[in-house]
Amino acid sequence: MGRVLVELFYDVVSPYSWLGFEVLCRYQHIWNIDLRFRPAFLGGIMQSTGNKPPAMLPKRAEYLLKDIKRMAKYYQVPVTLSEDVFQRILGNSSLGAMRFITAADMTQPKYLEPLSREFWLRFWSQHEDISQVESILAVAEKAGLSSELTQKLLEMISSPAVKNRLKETTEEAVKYGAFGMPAVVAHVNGKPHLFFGSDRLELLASIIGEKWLGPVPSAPSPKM
Ligand SMILES: N[C@@H](CCC(=O)N[C@@H](CS)C(=O)NCC(=O)O)C(=O)O
Repeated sequence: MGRVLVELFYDVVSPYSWLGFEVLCRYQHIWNIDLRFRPAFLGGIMQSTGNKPPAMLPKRAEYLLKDIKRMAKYYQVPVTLSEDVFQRILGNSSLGAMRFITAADMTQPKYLEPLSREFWLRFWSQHEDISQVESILAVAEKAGLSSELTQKLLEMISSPAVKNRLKETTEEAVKYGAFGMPAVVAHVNGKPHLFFGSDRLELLASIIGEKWLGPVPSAPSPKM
């Protein structure tokens, strides 16, 4: 099998997307894949598929808190949970953040990885806001964007081009069959295969003929 294109559809409001993102970032240097980040809007996926945030079922919310905590430790990603985590999700739309990330994707895609990570760190490790302009400014600075670029991207987020691009990416995810995030699409022999969840990357490995070395693979030893 040649190089496989693996697309990751994600939203920074989704903690499971962060887990999937970090694991794929690790494996992009080990597997024969081209990893493509596809910033999309989880709220849009929920709306167009009629799905609801899983925590709306109280028993599931109770379980999710434990699951995310255990997954964060096992995956070695610094997701931590605050008492009011579900209220924070409801009170913090990720639309502005995802538009900003989309603008970066359209302008300077090399910043996608650090920028997305800094949004997750702010929201899911530091438990701070990501919806206000000041928050976006702080995240952009941490991700190493110049103030000129940040200003340019901020201006872009209200443009039809960025709004449409985010909408189109979200619709594309739904077309592949996504109903939540992370949604991972691997293109094998010209056919797209959709995987839902950060816990399905082992299965992805088997489909693309690669070896699963756990969520924290160590760097391959140099060939002698
Ligand atoms: N088991 C999955 C769970 C992923 C998950 O619950 N994602 C949320 C967003 S953070 C979602 O979109 N859920 C939709 C659903 O469960 O139907 C994993 O480990 O990644």
